[in-house]
Amino acid sequence: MREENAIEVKDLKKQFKVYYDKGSQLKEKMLFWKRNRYENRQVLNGISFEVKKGEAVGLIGHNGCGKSTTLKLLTKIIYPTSGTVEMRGRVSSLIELGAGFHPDMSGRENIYTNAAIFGLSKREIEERLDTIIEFSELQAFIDNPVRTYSSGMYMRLAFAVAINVNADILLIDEILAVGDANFQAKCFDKLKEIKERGTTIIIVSHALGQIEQICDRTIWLQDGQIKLSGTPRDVHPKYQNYMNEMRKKMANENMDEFVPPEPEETEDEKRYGDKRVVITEVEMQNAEGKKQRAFTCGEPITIQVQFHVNEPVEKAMMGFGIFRRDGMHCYGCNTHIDNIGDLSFKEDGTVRIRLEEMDLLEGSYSLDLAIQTDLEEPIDFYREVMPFELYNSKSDIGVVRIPHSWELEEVQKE
Ligand SMILES: Nc1ncnc2c1ncn2[C@@H]1O[C@H](COP(=O)(O)OP(=O)(O)OP(=O)(O)O)[C@@H](O)[C@H]1O
Repeated sequence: MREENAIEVKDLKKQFKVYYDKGSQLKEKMLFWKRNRYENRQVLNGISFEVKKGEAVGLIGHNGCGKSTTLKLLTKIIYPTSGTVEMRGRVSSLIELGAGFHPDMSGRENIYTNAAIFGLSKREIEERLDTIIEFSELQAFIDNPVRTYSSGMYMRLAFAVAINVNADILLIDEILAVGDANFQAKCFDKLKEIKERGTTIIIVSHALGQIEQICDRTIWLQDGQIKLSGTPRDVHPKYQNYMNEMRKKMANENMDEFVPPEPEETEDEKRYGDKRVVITEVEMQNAEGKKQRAFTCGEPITIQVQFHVNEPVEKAMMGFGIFRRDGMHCYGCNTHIDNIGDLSFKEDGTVRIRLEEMDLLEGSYSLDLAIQTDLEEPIDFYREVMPFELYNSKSDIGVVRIPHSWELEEVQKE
């Protein structure tokens, strides 16, 4: 192992046997007796990385990509199918909340046993006991059995122990997601302090912001391999883009074929009007004209509306509205507001509304469409005609992306 390294992982592979359920009844067991009993699931497929002493590394990747498995292999809670893990120094971990806690023992007793597992002598534990209890903010409950603790209290105790054992290497799995915001902030500050002291840290987290604040490097795991490793600033935007594309793809694959219900069948408050003209088909399309129901913020979207004329109408107008799932009316406009002039519907046809940039931010939305007379009397007023999803390509927040730029005078960009 190289002198400057705290962790060396070489060609790590992990396979799990996943057993099929044959059922518990005799009939099920007989019917399925031929079924293969298990499947080998390859979770890690040869990952290698090194972590330098004092370096903080974030492990990211989609659910089930093997982040926790990697940490468990590092702590030796489980063993690899092949490959090696070498670590130098005392390891402390926060992997499974309160794993190692005995439910019937008090918080205080658990501090002793837990810290002993991390390698502290009785004297060392006694020296740190007050600090640990104080950090956990559990003074009033410290002599109660931990089975009476809430998950937040469990987490506080586990964290307080894990960070006070003066480990050389600290492994943390998604732990900062538990507990109240104040305590999370406190843990976070403590982690930064520990890092300053030179502790090597590996954090698994879905909160990229947390990783950006603490970690020098991010490793992105995918399909059992390292997809990318680099500074959080380099890796995170690529990961976010990838995840958005995946979510968008899945949302589009799962979309139901849209069939507008017959006008007569719809509830009055959702669809109403004299029905001289009716909307027969609605499609949302991306820039390539492909039918989609999930888009990336900023993308151009075309709303294609087909209509059928039961009775010709003159002096009409058409409008659309966009609502967020919580009911917020995000935008609405019509052909009058846009000075298109009166519309006349004589025969069946198509209208395309081109939204040049969909600048609403990530969320679930729905579309309203309306054909009305020039006096705004409903002809076919159709609420919630189509649900759609928007995904962010950046991590900006709020309701709508406001186009902007930065002018920097006397400020240097790093
Ligand atoms: N003991 C086990 N037996 C069988 N399969 C397992 C076992 N532990 C983990 N797995 C499988 O390994 C895969 C990776 O799990 P792991 O918990 O490492 O993922 P993860 O990246 O941490 O996911 P998440 O972000 O959801 O926490 C999953 O498909 C999981 O079902």
